[in-house]
Amino acid sequence: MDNKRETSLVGNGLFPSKDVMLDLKNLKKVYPTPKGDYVVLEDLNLQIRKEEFVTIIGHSGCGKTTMLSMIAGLNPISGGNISVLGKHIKGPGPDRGVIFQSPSLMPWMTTLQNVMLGVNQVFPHASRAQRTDIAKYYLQKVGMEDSFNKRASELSQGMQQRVGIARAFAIKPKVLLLDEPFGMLDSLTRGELQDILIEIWNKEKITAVMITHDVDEAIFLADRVVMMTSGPKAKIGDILNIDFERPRTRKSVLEHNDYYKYRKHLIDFLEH
Ligand SMILES: Nc1ncnc2c1ncn2[C@@H]1O[C@H](COP(=O)(O)OP(=O)(O)OP(=O)(O)O)[C@@H](O)[C@H]1O
Repeated sequence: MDNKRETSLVGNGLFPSKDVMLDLKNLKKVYPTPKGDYVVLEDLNLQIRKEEFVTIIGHSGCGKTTMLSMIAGLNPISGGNISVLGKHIKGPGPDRGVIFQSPSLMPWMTTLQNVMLGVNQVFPHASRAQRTDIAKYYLQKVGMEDSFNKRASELSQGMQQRVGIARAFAIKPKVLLLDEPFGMLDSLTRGELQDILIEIWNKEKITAVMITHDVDEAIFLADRVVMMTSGPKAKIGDILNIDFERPRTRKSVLEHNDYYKYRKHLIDFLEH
């Protein structure tokens, strides 16, 4: 069995530790509810390698956002642990950037000011000119070079999410966490932003973990698609390696012989 196939087997996904960026071990999450404890995740094990792009799919309510928010350090861990480069996380940190479905920009601030907010926090010792250059660089990468001084409240949803992407990359995280970032966008805008995201990612090779409900998006972006079982006590159900070469174009992916095989695998998982 070659290396690539081995990684698709659940449970033995143990990579050499030098290759591992993110390690979720026996992760558990319990939410207290008026009817008693609700165990959303239990015995969830997942390793994600450096420079890997992983997409997460699973039924609504299975616990995807719960898992991602725990990796972000925004949601307490009930059991097990999460480590980044071998160190257990204790809360949020600049090593992990998050892109939410709604970018929640400061509406009264300009696009540049919004991106600068994070940059100023993470690089307090850089000069103002250096910090401005970083923010402008990423705004230009997402096609917002003509809108540095536009207020966020004047931007369309797609434009706001472009700023959200720039803001996340600009703090130069080790891991990028994306919670259905394109879920609220029309399909044309969605495609544009997928292209922008993957173009920057191809260059920066940050480890990325992205939740999506869209099977095609999951395949197009990922090195591996991780499938979560339905809750309660959700865990990793299956992992699919996507062996398409990079850089990818939508056309090359759609025309690839394996595309429908991958698609069927994911849809079969979701339907059973
Ligand atoms: N703070 C909370 N207290 C109690 N239950 C919660 C809390 N947050 C989430 N849940 C429940 O935990 C389960 C998992 O929620 P979560 O949002 O993580 O799922 P999801 O897979 O991201 O869903 P979706 O795909 O619809 O976004 C759901 O049943 C949800 O109702």
